[in-house]
Amino acid sequence: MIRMQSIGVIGAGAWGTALALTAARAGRNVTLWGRDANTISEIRARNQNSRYLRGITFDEEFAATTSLPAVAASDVLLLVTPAQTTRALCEALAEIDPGEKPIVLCSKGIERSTGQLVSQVVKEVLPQAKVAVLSGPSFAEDVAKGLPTAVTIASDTLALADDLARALAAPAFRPYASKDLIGVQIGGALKNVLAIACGAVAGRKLGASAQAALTARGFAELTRLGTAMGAQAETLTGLSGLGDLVLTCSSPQSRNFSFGMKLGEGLAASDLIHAGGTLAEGAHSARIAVELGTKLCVELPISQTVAAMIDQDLSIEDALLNLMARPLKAEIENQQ
Ligand SMILES: NC(=O)C1=CN([C@@H]2O[C@H](COP(=O)(O)OP(=O)(O)OC[C@H]3O[C@@H](n4cnc5c(N)ncnc54)[C@H](O)[C@@H]3O)[C@@H](O)[C@H]2O)C=CC1
Ligand SMILES: O=C(CO)COP(=O)(O)O
Repeated sequence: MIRMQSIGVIGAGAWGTALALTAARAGRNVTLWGRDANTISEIRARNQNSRYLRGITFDEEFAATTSLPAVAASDVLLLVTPAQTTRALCEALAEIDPGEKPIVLCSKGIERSTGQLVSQVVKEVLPQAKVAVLSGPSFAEDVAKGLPTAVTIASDTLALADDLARALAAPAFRPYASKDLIGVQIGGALKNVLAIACGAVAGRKLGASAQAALTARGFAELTRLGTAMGAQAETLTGLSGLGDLVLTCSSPQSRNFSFGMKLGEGLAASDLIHAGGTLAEGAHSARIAVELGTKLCVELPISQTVAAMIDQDLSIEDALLNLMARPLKAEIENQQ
């Protein structure tokens, strides 16, 4: 078994800090890396990360650093920065040479410039690394507070996923092992896009029935794309697929959902993106997900509509017209 006593967490935002806390609760020696010296100083001096986890003070002991070589010395590395930064961070890690260490990807997105899943990016830049993915219904704030959470950890081999699950399991944090690396990532990436659509429906006050319909038809979309990319059906109905979709499509605690709410209230995506603010990964993955669908001859009407709301400022009224005016069809494809 690979040694997994020390865990290096790369990314000191909401999710990275929450994962550092839960890994410390699991009895591991944790080092959290962040690029922002003020955040790292605050974590060290006051046991708080007020920018990303407001109102939470930690009791857990872990080291915090701005030195990439220091964090890269850990047995296992968790990469917890936005999906679009994966390649640059892996390139920086390649200079330090993490060798065959497990790298656990915790972001939820698709690389916009290539259409690659983050695991594919890591395999390309760090070919020796043992790649795994951690995903599932888990708000950083809930995990940081120690509320019960279950996630999936996937890698190409069940043995590695199982070892990682054991290393990270804590009383309130229950990882399940899987070897469906693709399925786990597709669920996480697409649910963010679909949560924007559900948020828009909530923001425009179109009713709970519309939100439920969108979640269910969104799940059909996630299933079509996932299956075409080689995901296992059980993964798509599991924690990282349906589980995370339901969580994110129903709660303003989700940043993707609340980004969508603002679109539904009439704000333009271009203005929201220009203003910065909190991360909504779905806004970065929507268009490339649609392009992947086109390549695989998979129809993704909801994701397509979200992509148009984001990069063409399509209004919520026109978005609704687009979706409701589509030709009627059977609910289940190829039903005999
Ligand atoms: N917040 C949550 O509840 C959860 C988030 N995730 C995923 O985790 C990923 C990270 O999300 P959060 O931590 O919530 O985001 P966040 O916005 O709270 O933090 C992002 C962190 O990444 C850092 N960062 C950004 N660009 C960087 C770069 N180029 N180089 C180095 N560091 C950089 C920021 O300084 C910040 O510390 C996303 O893909 C998200 O979908 C997954 C599960 C739960
Ligand atoms: O992925 C998440 C929960 O599982 C967090 O969702 P948001 O990024 O939309 O806040």
